[in-house]
Amino acid sequence: MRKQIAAANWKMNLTVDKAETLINDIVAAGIQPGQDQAAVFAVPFPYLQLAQKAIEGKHNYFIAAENCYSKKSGAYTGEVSVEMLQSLGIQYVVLGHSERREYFQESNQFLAEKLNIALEYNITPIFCCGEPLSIREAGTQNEFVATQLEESLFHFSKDDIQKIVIAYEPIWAIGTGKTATSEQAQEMHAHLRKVLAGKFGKEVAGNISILYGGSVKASNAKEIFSQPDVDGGLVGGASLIADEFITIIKSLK
Ligand SMILES: O=C(CO)COP(=O)(O)O
Repeated sequence: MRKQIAAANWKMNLTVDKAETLINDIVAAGIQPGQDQAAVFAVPFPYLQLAQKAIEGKHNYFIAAENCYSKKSGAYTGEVSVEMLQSLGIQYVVLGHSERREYFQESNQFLAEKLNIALEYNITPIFCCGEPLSIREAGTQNEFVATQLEESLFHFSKDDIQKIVIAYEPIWAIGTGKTATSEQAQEMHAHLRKVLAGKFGKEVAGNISILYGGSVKASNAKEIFSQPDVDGGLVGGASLIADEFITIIKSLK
């Protein structure tokens, strides 16, 4: 059975004290994600270790980096390698977030390199895809998102593709308060699974978790996560409020 995942993406928010209080408050709520569930916190690099400490000994809680570089090590000032993440015990990394694609010009090809190295070091990538508003308005979102998958993921083996989590985040729904309806989310997730099935086969596609992201909050999580092809969410703004994110974890199916 594929995993249901509630993933927080803190982005570039919080100072150290607030970060520590937030994660401690959430962990203290004592929610125990089930065997096929996970609560993941993607936090800024400087907070990785304090976050790791906060979830120590808790089952099915994981920490993620929000990014990594595509090279093993070397003269790349300011970058962070997956080897460093692995040495800290980090198990997930968010790759290809639309903010990275937009502000740091990350292409599908470059992301393929980052995905390769993440898998090499046994770190689970949460690979983000999603269309901008102009594409949604033109009605070509299915082709747009399929190309993102083809160019970044289609070189993987059937084994390796199942080690990747996908997050569908329509750019027009990120931080706007404008959520895709649960029907829109289901429609796109079913399409993504069909694209994956076309390349890797139905069984493999059925094992891949596809999260929805874009204005998920406590009040809409249950409805969105209840869709058959939606396997949880990647949550920005609402993940910065303990009570909101606690409810979101509880909303996993
Ligand atoms: O980008 C997102 C998560 O990665 C979504 O952000 P919001 O939940 O703030 O819309």
